This record gives sequence, structure tokens and C-alpha cells, in this order.
Amino acid sequence: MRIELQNLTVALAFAAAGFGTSALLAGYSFFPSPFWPPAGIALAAALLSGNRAWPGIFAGAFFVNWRLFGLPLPLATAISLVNVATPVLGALLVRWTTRSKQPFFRLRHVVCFIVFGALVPACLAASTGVALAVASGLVPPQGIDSAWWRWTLSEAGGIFLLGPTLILWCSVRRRQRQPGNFWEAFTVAAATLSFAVAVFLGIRASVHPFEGLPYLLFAPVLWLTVRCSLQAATALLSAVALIAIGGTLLGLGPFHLLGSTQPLLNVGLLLVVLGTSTLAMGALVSERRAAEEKLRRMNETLERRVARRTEELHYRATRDGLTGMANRAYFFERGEAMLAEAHDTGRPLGALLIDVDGLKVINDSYGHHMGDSAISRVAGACRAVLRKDDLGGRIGGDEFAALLPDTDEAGARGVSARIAEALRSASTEGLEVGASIGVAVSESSDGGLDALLRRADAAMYAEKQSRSGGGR
Ligand SMILES: Nc1nc2c(ncn2[C@@H]2O[C@H](COP(=O)(O)OP(=O)(O)OP(=O)(O)O)[C@@H](O)[C@H]2O)c(=O)[nH]1
Repeated sequence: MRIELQNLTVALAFAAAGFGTSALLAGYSFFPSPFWPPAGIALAAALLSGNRAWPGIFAGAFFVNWRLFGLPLPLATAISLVNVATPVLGALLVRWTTRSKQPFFRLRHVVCFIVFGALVPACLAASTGVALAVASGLVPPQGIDSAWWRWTLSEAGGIFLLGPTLILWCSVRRRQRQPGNFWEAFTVAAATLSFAVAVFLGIRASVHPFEGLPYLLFAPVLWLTVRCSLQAATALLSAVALIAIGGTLLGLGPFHLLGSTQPLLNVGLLLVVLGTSTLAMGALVSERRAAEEKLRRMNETLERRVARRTEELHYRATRDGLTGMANRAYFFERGEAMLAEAHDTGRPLGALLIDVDGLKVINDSYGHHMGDSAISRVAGACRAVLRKDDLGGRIGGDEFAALLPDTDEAGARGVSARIAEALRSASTEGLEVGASIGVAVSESSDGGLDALLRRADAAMYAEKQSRSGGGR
């Protein structure tokens, strides 16, 4: 259903554009017309829908060739087949060379679109179409040259000046547009269209003040391309093309001032240069935006890596490798701050000094890996018992310390008992790990953490002696 609807839309658009263009340019003797928008519609349909668009293109082309131009049925059919084959081939070439349905966001894609999407199909259509017209006696042999040129230019002009607008407006999704610039785009477009209408339709050629006025159109079209969107710029370009061609054909506008016998050629030249600049500028802007986006993403990745690495380095600098607890330096750094705070607030700071019992024997009897596992077990018991605000650290080979904010001696003894209990319940058959724990509480006379830990150490030593009945 979707495909049928698409084909119906394409057929109606093709026929309506053909009808409108012919009606608008009826007084002009060109065949089919000096600017042939249906070619742009056909290319856009073929590019966006692929091969599935051909029935719609054929139906629209057949209506135009048979009913509008009144060609005999066989010739109308043959030319309609050409009208289908050339955009389908052009679209295939564009998609093959750019791998894109919107070949306007890279400079290389723009070149491919102009060459394979506009020039190649236009030349092929003109060559085959003129050959058919000559064979049917519609174009005399001496008119081949001029018919070929007119056909090529009108076909290429239709694709070049309308194709990008249709392709961009029909395919670029809403979120890719830049709604923030709507009023800017609207103002610039309205001013430009008013200017184009005044220059090309409002002033008779004989009283035109200045033949170079149309070149001012470059500024707003490029403005839209850079500041707003390529979609807006190409739409404006299509509208300006219609106005400029229509006005010039009606004998209005500045290009008649030049006294040239071919004012349309000047319009065509202006539009081609304007269109090429717009597409090239649009591609450059989009390439730059893509590069900026890539750079932004790379920056983000780099920042994340640096943050991760910094965190890792901080961890390594502050943690003990075996147990993950604070290392000696970090324990003292944070411990001094905790002691200072305890002094400031007048609240007690409990301190524990924990020494693994008989680690040397464990090492000697079972090997160092068992010694390591004994140390880890003590660390695990500490971690299981200590609160979030407490600070635990490994301050020596088999020595741990803990600081307990807002904890008096009774509280500290409770923590010490819980650690000893945790250690006992973690003991497994074959490896029993014990620890001697000394307790102390901060005093206002403590000049630094050393003094507090010395008291805890003395208490631990006393406990170790009382438990083993021997020396350290
Ligand atoms: N496996 C292992 N052993 C360590 C580590 N750090 C220190 N040691 C060892 O721990 C032992 C500590 O010996 P001591 O100070 O005599 O202590 P102990 O053997 O536990 O005896 P007491 O403290 O009196 O109970 C030494 O043999 C050190 O080599 C470590 O990271 N891993």
C-alpha cells in the first residue's frame, strides 16, 4: 500500500509539475521547457524509493507526453520509458558512488550527484529523446543540435535546481533539522524572495537600474546554508530559480539589459553557480560539523579515560595492594585530619591497632601465600565490622590500624571484640588466624596521630604479651 501511495504521489507530482511548467511557460517556444521540474521529481523519487518508483514516474511522464504535449501514442510511450530509465539509472549511479540517499553532506557526494544524478541522466535523456523525436519527424535534422542542448539543459536544470530540495525535505528526519533557527531562516527567505520577485518580476527590463543586482542573491542563500540548514537553502534556491526563469521568460528582469540574445543563458549561469556554491558550501559545513562532532566524541572518550586512569592511580597511591585498605601514607594523611576534627568538635576518636598473631610461623610453615591469605582475612574482618565513616588501613607488614570517629573507649572495645569475633568465625580448618588488638582514645594533649597510635600499640603489645606470655 505504501509503495502504491508513493507511486501515485510521484505520478501526480510529475504530471502537476509538467502541467504547471508548461502552462507557466506556454508563450515560450522551447520544448519541453527551459527548466523542467519533473526531471527533479523523477530523480528524487528514484533516489529515495529505488527501483520501486518507476511505475509512478512512467505514469506521470506518459500523461505529460501523451495528453499535455499531444505526442503520438508510440512516441509518448517511448519517451516516457526514457523518462523512467534515465532517472533510475542516475539514482543507481549516485547510490553506487556515494552509498547515500542524501548525497549532499560530503563534497565528493555533491560532485557525484551533479555528474551522475544530473548531467549523465540529462545527456542520456536528451540523446535518446531527440533521436526518437527526429525518427518520428517531430524534430527536423537541422534542429538536432539546438533540441539536444535545450533538452539537456532543461533536464539537468530541473534535477539540479529541484532535486536536492525534494530529496532533503522528503528524507531528512525532523530531528536532524535545526528548529532553533526557524525565525532566522524565515526572515532571510522572505526577504530574499521579495527581492527576487522585485528584481525578476517587478521591474521591466527597459527600466531596470542595474544588471548585476541578482548577484546579491548569493549572500542570503549562502547565509541560510551556513547558519540554518541546507534544506532551507535549497528550497530557497528552487523558489528563486522559478521566479528568475519565469520573470526572464516574460521579458522582465535585469538580464534583458545586457542586450544579450540569450538572457535565459545568463539566468541559467547564475542559477548553476548559485546552486553549485550552495551545495558545495552545504557539504563543507556538514563535513566540518561532522569533524567537530567526532572531535567532541573523541574528547569525551579521552576525558573518561583520563578520569578512569586518575581514579586508578589515586587508588594505587592510596591503597594497599594486597588488602585494598588504606596504605600507611593515606591512613596517616586522613587520620591526621580526623584527629584534628575530633579536637575541634571535642568528640572522642577511637583508635585500634591490630597485629596478626604468628604470621612468621604461618609463612614458615605453610608458605607466603598462606601468610597473604591470613593478612587478607584480618582485612576482611576489619571491613566487615568498620562503619562507613571509620578509617581502616594496613600500616605495616602484619599491622593494621583503625580510627573510629565519635567513639569512646567502651565503643572502641566493642569494635575490637567484634573484629576478633569476625576473625574467629572466618577461621577455617587448617588455618587459624588470630590478632592482638590494642585500643586507645584521643586525648586533647595528643599532638598528632603518632601519639594516639603509640598508646594503641602499647595496649596491643600488652594484650599480645598477656595472650602469649612471651615477647613480641
Ligand atoms: N606472607 C606475608 N608475610 C608478610 C607480609 N608482610 C610481612 N610479613 C611477614 O610477617 C612476619 C611478621 O613477623 P613478626 O613481626 O615477628 O610477627 P609475627 O610472626 O606475626 O609474630 P607476632 O606479631 O609476635 O605474633 C614477617 O615474617 C614478615 O616477613 C606480607 O605481605 N605477606
